[in-house]
Amino acid sequence: MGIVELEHVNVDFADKKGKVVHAVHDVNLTVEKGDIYGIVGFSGAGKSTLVRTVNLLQKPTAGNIRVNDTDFVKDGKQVIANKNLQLARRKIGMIFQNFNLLNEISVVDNVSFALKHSGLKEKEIKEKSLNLLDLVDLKEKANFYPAQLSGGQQQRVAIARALANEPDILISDEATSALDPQNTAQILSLLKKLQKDLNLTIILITHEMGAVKKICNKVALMQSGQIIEKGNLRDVVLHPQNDLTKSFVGGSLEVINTLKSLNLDKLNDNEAIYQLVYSMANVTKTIIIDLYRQIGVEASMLYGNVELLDDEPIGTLLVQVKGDKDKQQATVDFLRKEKVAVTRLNEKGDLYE
Ligand SMILES: Nc1ncnc2c1ncn2[C@@H]1O[C@H](COP(=O)(O)OP(=O)(O)OP(=O)(O)O)[C@@H](O)[C@H]1O
Repeated sequence: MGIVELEHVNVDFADKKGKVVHAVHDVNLTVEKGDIYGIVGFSGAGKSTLVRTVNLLQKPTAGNIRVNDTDFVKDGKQVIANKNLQLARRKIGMIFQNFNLLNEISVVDNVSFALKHSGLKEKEIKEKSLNLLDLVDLKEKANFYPAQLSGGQQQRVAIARALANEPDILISDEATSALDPQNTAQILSLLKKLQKDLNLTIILITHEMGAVKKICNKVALMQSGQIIEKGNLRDVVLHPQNDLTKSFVGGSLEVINTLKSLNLDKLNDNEAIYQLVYSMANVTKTIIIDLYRQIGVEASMLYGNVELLDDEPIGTLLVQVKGDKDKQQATVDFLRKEKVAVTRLNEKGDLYE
């Protein structure tokens, strides 16, 4: 059984005109202890609303929610007493895009704030807060004010604060979205390290597949309130089923941005662009040369990248292939046989229709 179990969860809102918006629709999700579970999707997909049901900051309209072996909601009704919910919430830390720090108090006091109801003495609170700052490598900034820190440092304070009550689960809601690539990478590797050292379970909400690929072991893709695909990261990246997933899993933004920046003319009937994603361990052959030798098509490379998924090198290539309809079909068949996930794109980087 998972540490978080969501069954048939729905969240409906009424919009301004009274029309019902299904922000979350029939979601089933099991997060196992120790997972770093990425929930990815475009803005408005329902990611934030969904994770806010885990600590009941958002009450669901229907469904069952069970966290840490405790029923929170059954058949859409809260079954945990409010007092117990308060205690349970302390075991679910949360970090946000805008850090949510108190600007008028020092960094260490921001962390201590979370321990107000811990029953610890003032001196113990201070000591614990300093230890938490040490954990995120910021002890030397304890007496600074949030505004004196960089975005990445402020997020680390927020992480220290979120860990103050020794949570089992940490929810990260777009925690790196406001950060530059370097700070993003640092925060992601800190989260990964904390997961290991503290045996945390992390739910990572993001619109960037790149973040998921860096640290998650599982991923769920959301679109219009629904989970359209979920599973082990490797399976989803190498064998995406859904069209949206296919366009998400490659270099996603990087691939699309590359194509856009190339400003290619509209492709004619004898040209096609493919995104190829493959495990370098399984695909040892030089695919482009083999395509030429075996299928007789010339593939020119537009983009290439290798990423590590859990230490496994995964390649992404973007190639333009010249050839008639039969040759294009033979190309796709050949690549699929070689265990390459192939997605045809148009010259703008959108899925080919
Ligand atoms: N309190 C609310 N009242 C009415 N509609 C809401 C409310 N909260 C969210 N919604 C709607 O629910 C849908 C899902 O929003 P949500 O914020 O969960 O998406 P998201 O995937 O987290 O996107 P973002 O990253 O932009 O926050 C959106 O259509 C949003 O407008």
